[in-house]
Amino acid sequence: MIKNTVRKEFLQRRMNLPEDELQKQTALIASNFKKLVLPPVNYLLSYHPLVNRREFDVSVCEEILKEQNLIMRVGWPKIHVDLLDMEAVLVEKDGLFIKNKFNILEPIGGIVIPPLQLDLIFVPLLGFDTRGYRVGYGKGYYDRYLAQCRPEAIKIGFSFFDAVEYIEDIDEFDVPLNFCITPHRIYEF
Ligand SMILES: Nc1nc2c(c(=O)[nH]1)N(C=O)[C@@H](CNc1ccc(C(=O)N[C@@H](CCC(=O)O)C(=O)O)cc1)CN2
Ligand SMILES: Nc1ncnc2c1ncn2[C@@H]1O[C@H](COP(=O)(O)OP(=O)(O)OP(=O)(O)O)[C@@H](O)[C@H]1O
Repeated sequence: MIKNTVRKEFLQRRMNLPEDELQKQTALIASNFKKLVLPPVNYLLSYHPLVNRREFDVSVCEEILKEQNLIMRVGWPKIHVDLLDMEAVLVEKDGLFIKNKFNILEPIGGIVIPPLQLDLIFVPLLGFDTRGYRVGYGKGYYDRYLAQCRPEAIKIGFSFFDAVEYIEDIDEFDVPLNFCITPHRIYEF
């Protein structure tokens, strides 16, 4: 399958999930996430879900990680649309967020976490394959960002659906995931 087909098909499948089904699948993904044994995490890059695209809400998984890592700090993506660039911004408790042009909550102010400091990254996706390659919205924000992170940083995706066998048009910039959590299984790549 090629990226564009995966993008269209998986967005469509997600948009067609009834609300109660989405809630049920979200709970199953969170309970699978809880089973993961991960090394200590000091810095996590999380994300606020794109609600109108029915993205998986990572907040429960973030809470699970916080229980396991008492001093963990959390950064949020902030994008620069014209540069196709992204940063991880650390926000004070009760810090302010504002919706960007894609309707995603982004921090206002805050301190930038250098990409090399991140231990764990929750990576948004539309679909993924059995090798851990993923497809996003096609702008390459995450691929550009992940290239600046330590290769050892753990990259985790979440999906309501299983992997496609093989995404054909992978290029040298695509960074594979280490794990993808679905309602029925944990993929480790
Ligand atoms: N929750 C979340 N945060 C994220 C991402 C994500 O995928 N999910 N991103 C991951 O990269 C970055 C934002 N990237 C995005 C890229 C394109 C579109 C999008 O909807 N594009 C429309 C065109 C909209 C327009 O140009 O006005 C489209 O493709 O139809 C949204 C987000 C950073 N933060
Ligand atoms: N590190 C990079 N340097 C330069 N160009 C890049 C880099 N990473 C990705 N790109 C380019 O960005 C474009 C979009 O990439 P791709 O289709 O893989 O996006 P995506 O993974 O769906 O999006 P996202 O990463 O935003 O979720 C491609 O043309 C790709 O070659």
